[in-house]
Amino acid sequence: MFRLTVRNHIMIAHSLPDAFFGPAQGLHGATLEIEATWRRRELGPHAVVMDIGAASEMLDAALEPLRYRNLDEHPAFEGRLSTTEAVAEHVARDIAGRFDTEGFAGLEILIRENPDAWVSYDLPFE
Ligand SMILES: Nc1nc2c(c(=O)[nH]1)N=C([C@H](O)[C@H](O)COP(=O)(O)OP(=O)(O)OP(=O)(O)O)CN2
Repeated sequence: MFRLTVRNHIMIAHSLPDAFFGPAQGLHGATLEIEATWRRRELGPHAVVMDIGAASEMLDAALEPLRYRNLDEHPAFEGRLSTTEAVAEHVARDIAGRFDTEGFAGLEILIRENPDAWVSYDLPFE
């Protein structure tokens, strides 16, 4: 399996209004470091998984609507908790809508909350 990963980051604000989250029920900020990984079993016609510039642009385009936003007010998270897991799924599905998934095995979004904690969401295409 071949993999290509690009990285970017965003600053967001949000609250997680459920007693499960303790102090994070209140409005707080976070800097999320986000890695997007495209997977292919076989390389494409140019012997790459994907052009690195194209991958970076797709990740940036998916993150731009979230950057510096209060996710409590973002339509993508209306009626649901904007956990890091939910953000990862949202970013994966956004990126998946930006390219032809033919020939790709999957796309993984990994988000680091801090150096010691991260989550990921894997979107298979086959
Ligand atoms: N699985 C997840 N757990 C938590 C998330 C999340 O998105 N996914 N988010 C948060 C908070 O938003 C925040 O990032 C951290 O909150 P905090 O309570 O300060 O931190 P911890 O849970 O690490 O520590 P405690 O020991 O519970 O204070 C929280 N969890």
